[in-house]
Amino acid sequence: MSAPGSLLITDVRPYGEGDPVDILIVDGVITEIGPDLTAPAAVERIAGRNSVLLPGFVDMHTHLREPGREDTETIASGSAAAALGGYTAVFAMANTDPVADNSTVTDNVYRTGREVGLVDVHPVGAVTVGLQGKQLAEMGMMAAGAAKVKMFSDDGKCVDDPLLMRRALEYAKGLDVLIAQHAEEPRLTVGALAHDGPTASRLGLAGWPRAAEESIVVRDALLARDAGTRVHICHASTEGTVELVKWAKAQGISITAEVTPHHLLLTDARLETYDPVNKVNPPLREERDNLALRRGLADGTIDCVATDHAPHAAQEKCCEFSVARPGMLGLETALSIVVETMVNTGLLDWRGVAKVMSERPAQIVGLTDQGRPIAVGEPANLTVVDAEASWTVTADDLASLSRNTPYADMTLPATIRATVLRGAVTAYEGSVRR
Ligand SMILES: NC(=O)N[C@@H](CC(=O)O)C(=O)O
Ligand SMILES: [Zn+2]
Repeated sequence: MSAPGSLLITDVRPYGEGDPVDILIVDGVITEIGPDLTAPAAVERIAGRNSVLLPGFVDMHTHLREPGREDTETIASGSAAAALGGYTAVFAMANTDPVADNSTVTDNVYRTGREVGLVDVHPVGAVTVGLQGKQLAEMGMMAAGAAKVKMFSDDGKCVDDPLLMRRALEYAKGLDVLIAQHAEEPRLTVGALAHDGPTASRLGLAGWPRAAEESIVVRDALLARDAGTRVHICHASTEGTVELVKWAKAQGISITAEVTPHHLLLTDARLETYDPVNKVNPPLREERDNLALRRGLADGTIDCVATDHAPHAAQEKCCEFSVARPGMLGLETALSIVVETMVNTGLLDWRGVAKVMSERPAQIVGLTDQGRPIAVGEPANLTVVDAEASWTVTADDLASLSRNTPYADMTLPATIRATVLRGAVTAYEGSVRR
């Protein structure tokens, strides 16, 4: 990675609007925006070639697998994938081994992320000890540590005990931190392998009903109301969740929700081949769910896009569908899927993309240096997007250590030309800069 010094980005259109301009960055801060800026010859230059300039993306939901499963992803490999995907900050989920339920683990993840330096890695702390759903973790210690943990989640598992969730929300309120819920009533998903619908019935796969998600969404909205605090819903996947979040917001409840790129694009029709690459929690659902999630993201009911980047080893993904691990890669393909489902359909313009990929997630978690406007005096966390380009996904070419992308061999719109973190170029034309 180049040192944070001076950088001139030429020929870019902020938010895809207006005539191309140049952006001068000094010491990590945007100092000038205008046509044909001049800079000393020594200043590093990036040719924007009429690209769209956006604030760097912020991912509220990434699985980096370190500590414990460094064969599938490390903080370094996941940071590279994030930089190549246009991200300048990611939140690393707590379901590692050991679990990130104490400040030793969260501070280590944070420090390793800083050492790698390609993206700001913010560890997510576990809500309960060992993700066991029995006893609250020491959230206060994690929030007070070097990592200053801002978000807590048992993701991968639901905090299903309502009394424990209530106590977690009250504790989080006192600390001014966010609880993010993997909304899945486990007693409704025993043995479940696929969305509970006609495809699952035909294929003989046990069904994961929409109600398993929606019953927790409404319960947690009511618990947040009573606690007078906020709650965030991970990977919303159903039409009903969109309706319930809309209802809760209309009541003045402080609820936010994310949607993954795969829940915007893919349906359970992909399961016909029994290819475990399509196995994910919550499951791929039906077209009406995709469309409701797209509409919800466009109208602000769903606040943001989060990847749920979930790397898994080949041996955990090429076995029988019933025993394969759930989860799919997302960091390197997220922007392209958002362009395909939201921009090319006319549902969002580039300002809208900046909002759902960067501004809202930064606000929800309380990052003050990310998701900022592209303006003089602001930190230079930026993504240069070639909106006219397209690319064909080759699993072996991804920076992730795992290969479980559902988009292999698909041709997708838009590429990331460059990513800039505090004025330092972290990715350029498909390669990471170290
Ligand atoms: N989404 C998944 O299918 N898997 C995630 C856990 C999660 O996000 O629920 C994982 O850690 O592999
Ligand atoms: Zn989850």
